[in-house]
Amino acid sequence: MAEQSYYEVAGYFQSERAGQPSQKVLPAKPEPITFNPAETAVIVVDLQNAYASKNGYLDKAGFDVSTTAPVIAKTIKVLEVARANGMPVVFFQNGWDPDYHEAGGPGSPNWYKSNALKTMRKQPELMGTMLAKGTWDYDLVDELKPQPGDMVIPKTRYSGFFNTNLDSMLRSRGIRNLVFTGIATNVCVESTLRDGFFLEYFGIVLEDATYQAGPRSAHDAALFNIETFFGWVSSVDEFCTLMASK
Ligand SMILES: C/C(=C/NC(N)=O)C(=O)O
Repeated sequence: MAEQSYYEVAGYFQSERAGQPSQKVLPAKPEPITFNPAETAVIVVDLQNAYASKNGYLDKAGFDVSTTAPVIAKTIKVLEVARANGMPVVFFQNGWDPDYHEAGGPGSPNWYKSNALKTMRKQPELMGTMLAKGTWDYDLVDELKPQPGDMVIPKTRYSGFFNTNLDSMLRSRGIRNLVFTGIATNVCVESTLRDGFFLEYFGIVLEDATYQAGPRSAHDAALFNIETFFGWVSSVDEFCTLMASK
């Protein structure tokens, strides 16, 4: 099958979109994705000390955070390029009020599954330090400072669409495509991208600007799910090269 006709068959929207002005075609898996930068936002998922820093929640809960620095560096590069192209930037901040009411009590599955809550129950001296608003753990990493015009969306569960104003913020700006960086590929990135898929957003993960919670196989499995069922997987270089091109 010729390449053009394959993409026409594989994606009605892809061939529809490719014919419109201002469209860009990003090399991606499982196939290139066509998008209009004016309808595209970059979502930075939970690049907080909790997830990316030594002594943050994930580290204290026993997850490896030793190689998160490249994720931060690559996100900075993506944000420079996005802002230069007028693309909205959204930062997520995951966590709860200092008394953890927003985390849910024993009536919530989150109470049982959150590794932050579990760690704090095992080590009560940590209570109030993990993912609590107003703490260092909750703060975005120092390297990432939201700029005027950026959106910062607090969230209390893994998906950025759940119980937040994200959908209205995006819809009112005409956003149809979401480019993801951040942590964790297999938890909040994948959860948000999946919910976005159900809301008709086209989700693209920049794989080298994301990082897993758990073994590397969790990252790989999430990317497999995304490229096979829910969206597209590309890289920071591909994205930046494309956005630099006329
Ligand atoms: C494990 C975990 C992941 N969060 C995320 N930002 O992906 C958590 O919040 O406990």
